[in-house]
Amino acid sequence: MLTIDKVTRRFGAKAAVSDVSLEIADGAFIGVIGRSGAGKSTLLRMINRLQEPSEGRILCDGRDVTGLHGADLRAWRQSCAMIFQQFNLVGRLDVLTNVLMGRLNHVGQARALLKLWTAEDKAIALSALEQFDIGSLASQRAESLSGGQQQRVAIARALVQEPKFILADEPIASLDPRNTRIVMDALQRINRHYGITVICNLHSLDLAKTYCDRLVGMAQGRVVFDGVPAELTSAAARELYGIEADDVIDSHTPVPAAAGVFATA
Ligand SMILES: Nc1ncnc2c1ncn2[C@@H]1O[C@H](COP(=O)(O)OP(=O)(O)OP(=O)(O)O)[C@@H](O)[C@H]1O
Repeated sequence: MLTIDKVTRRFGAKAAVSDVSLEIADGAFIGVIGRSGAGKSTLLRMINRLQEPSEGRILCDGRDVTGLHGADLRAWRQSCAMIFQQFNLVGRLDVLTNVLMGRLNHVGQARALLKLWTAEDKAIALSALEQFDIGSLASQRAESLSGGQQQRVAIARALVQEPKFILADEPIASLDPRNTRIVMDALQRINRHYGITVICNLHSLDLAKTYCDRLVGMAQGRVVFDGVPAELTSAAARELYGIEADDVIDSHTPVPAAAGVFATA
């Protein structure tokens, strides 16, 4: 259980996140929704301590992670894999090495820097790639891949990290509709197959309703909705998104039916 307990984050006089409390059960797939600037990224980044809360605590299974330092903080960050909008791969390195980077904390930095990966490490990384149907791309430079392929590499890297949580910050914001679906399917697979808790910031309400089992709606740093997708009425969504509502509600964005979880982009 992840407990966010009265957490606030201020930047100067402005509260990006304001007095947020949430309890997130193990194995959940949570969508954090809301308009631009609502505080979604800041909330996610506080969970793995990329940002520090100004007030409040974050607890995992009752243990306060807000005050962790040194090796304990590194271990916590390892248990919270981040997925970013821009993939954050090392473009000039091959795909397999990028995935192996997710093993850094398991093998020790010296071995990793010397590229002394064991056959077992490589097998784990390759198997992760194969799960997302991109095993054949293992030896290609990451920068030569399409956006959807790169994001699947990033998800494979997160998986080999063996995290408890995946924190995905607008993971599909720079993808076309087909790749959007493939990447969301990959996150869903990680959630269902491995029981990893996924907390995913999403701008698209359609996607959030399709993939998430609970939605947390934020506006001006506060949680203004918390429930299952069916509870988010059009009126509630309009209130949540304000002037952006027409972009995200009844948008009829052509999201094609899943081309198969393992389709190659
Ligand atoms: N490092 C920072 N310094 C100053 N202000 C910040 C910083 N990070 C975020 N903010 C402000 O905090 C508020 C919330 O930002 P945040 O990025 O968390 O929102 P968001 O919901 O993720 O928006 P978006 O979808 O556009 O990324 C915004 O007003 C933003 O300008």
